[in-house]
Amino acid sequence: MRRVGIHGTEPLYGLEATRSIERTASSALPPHTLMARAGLRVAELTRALAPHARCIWIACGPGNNGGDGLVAATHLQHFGRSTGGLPDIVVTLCGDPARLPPDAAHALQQALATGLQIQDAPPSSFDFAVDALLGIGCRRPPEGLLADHLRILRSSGAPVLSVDLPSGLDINTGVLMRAPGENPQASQERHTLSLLTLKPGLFTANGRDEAGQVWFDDLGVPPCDGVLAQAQLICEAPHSTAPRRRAHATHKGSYGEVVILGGQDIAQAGAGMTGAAVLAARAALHGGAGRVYVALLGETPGEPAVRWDPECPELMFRSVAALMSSALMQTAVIVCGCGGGDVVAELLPAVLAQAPALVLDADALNAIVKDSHLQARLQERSASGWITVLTPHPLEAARLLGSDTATVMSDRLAAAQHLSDRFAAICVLKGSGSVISAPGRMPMINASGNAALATAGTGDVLAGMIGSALALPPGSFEQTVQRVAGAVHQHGRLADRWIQTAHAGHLTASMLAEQAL
Ligand SMILES: NC(=O)C1=CN([C@@H]2O[C@H](COP(=O)(O)OP(=O)(O)OC[C@H]3O[C@@H](n4cnc5c(N)ncnc54)[C@H](O)[C@@H]3O)[C@@H](O)[C@H]2O)[C@@H](O)CC1
Ligand SMILES: [K+]
Repeated sequence: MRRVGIHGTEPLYGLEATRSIERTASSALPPHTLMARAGLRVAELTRALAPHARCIWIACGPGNNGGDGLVAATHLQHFGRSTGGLPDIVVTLCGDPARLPPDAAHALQQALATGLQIQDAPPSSFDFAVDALLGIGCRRPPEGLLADHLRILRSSGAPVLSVDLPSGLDINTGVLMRAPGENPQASQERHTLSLLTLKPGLFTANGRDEAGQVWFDDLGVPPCDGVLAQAQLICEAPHSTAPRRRAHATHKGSYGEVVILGGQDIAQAGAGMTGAAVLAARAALHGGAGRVYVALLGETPGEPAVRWDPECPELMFRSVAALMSSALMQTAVIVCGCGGGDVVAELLPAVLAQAPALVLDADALNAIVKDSHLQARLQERSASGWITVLTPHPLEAARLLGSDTATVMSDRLAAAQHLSDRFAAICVLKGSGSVISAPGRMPMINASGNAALATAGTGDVLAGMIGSALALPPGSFEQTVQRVAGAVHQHGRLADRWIQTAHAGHLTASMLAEQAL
């Protein structure tokens, strides 16, 4: 058993793949072996997480997830007996004992044979709970008595260990099917022990909040040949993208150029977005790009309102006209959007036609939505081997797909992949568990980051960081995808580091940008 989210990458298996692995493993082992192993692991982790608990509630459901809970309860009771009767183990079972599936029925039989009693109701108070109500077999919102138990469990404030999946969480999408009237405690300590496989739903959409700290045990079953993972979890920046010690004999030209095109001036409709471009530029600079330029949109020609950034004088400001006619359009990574407003739409045809490496964010994405010629251009760029990275949040993704935010959020992996396929681009679908996808490749889910990033400008910082990652000498398309994933991971990692070390106050996008490398 191990804690997940620290090292390397992890394959994530959806429902069909997990069921297939389970079938293959079960048929090669004596009956009930997997459940016996699963229940023992749950008991061991419960003891490790709650060594001083006085009362542990084990809430079991009507399927094999409940069976895991029953095996765990049997062990915990046994441990308790050998240490003088504590903790008190209270077991409930939602579901008809006569209709349990064979593994769970066997677990119940064994539990009863050791003297374990099934209680009619949850304990009036408990200091740790095991959620063994529903696992991968949940396909509809919890209902009936099971929903009542889930409500009690999630509103109690006591730490919870979910067996395999938090009950009601969709294994593939991470969407939580909530019990009616459920009022979860956001501050509740949560753990999930994922069994046999790690599942995509644990790491995106509602998954991160519901699962809490994820643990994994493969139940002694080695990875199955021929069973395809649905996605990959990035717990560490890919090796090829980690910041490396720079060779001595290098110069600023060795680390590439980034141009930020955005930051609408306040003269345009009275709405100034200059800060967005400056944040992206600072992030690109701190992210390691050799030279960073900023071209602000909507300024009066010949009279740039912003000539330099006193906080970051390394940034070089250019007028849009000078930039568009310069060689930078071909040599630099162009990061376009970032507070670009409506003006950006006028420039996009030229940008798409000239820039071999392009990151499109925010207003640039909205402009693409409105123009089918620009959409066709994206396909042509890919055919020429040019790189386009789209960095939508769910609403922008919905606009690009002609759907709505709820549909995007109902399957974030599919939405990102759909965007990549449709626009022949690398896509970073932002949000809890950002998804990185590319045409014809397995999508990735980023494991780093936290809610400190939920503040204005952090998306601009990400766009700048992706820009600097792409500014390094070009590699294969696969390396490019890895670099984008590395930048996304690093962006989240900075926020993780910040909450571990900061004493007070909120993380701002400027603080994030300054630490970008
Ligand atoms: N069979 C095996 O070999 C193993 C199974 N394992 C465990 O078994 C789980 C999967 O077991 P199952 O396939 O039985 O599925 P679950 O135990 O997740 O749930 C299926 C049962 O819940 C009921 N149900 C589904 N949705 C409901 C809802 N919304 N409200 C109320 N009842 C609902 C179904 O009618 C069915 O009775 C895994 O998540 C894992 O915990 C592990 O022990 C590993 C080995
Ligand atoms: K569960």
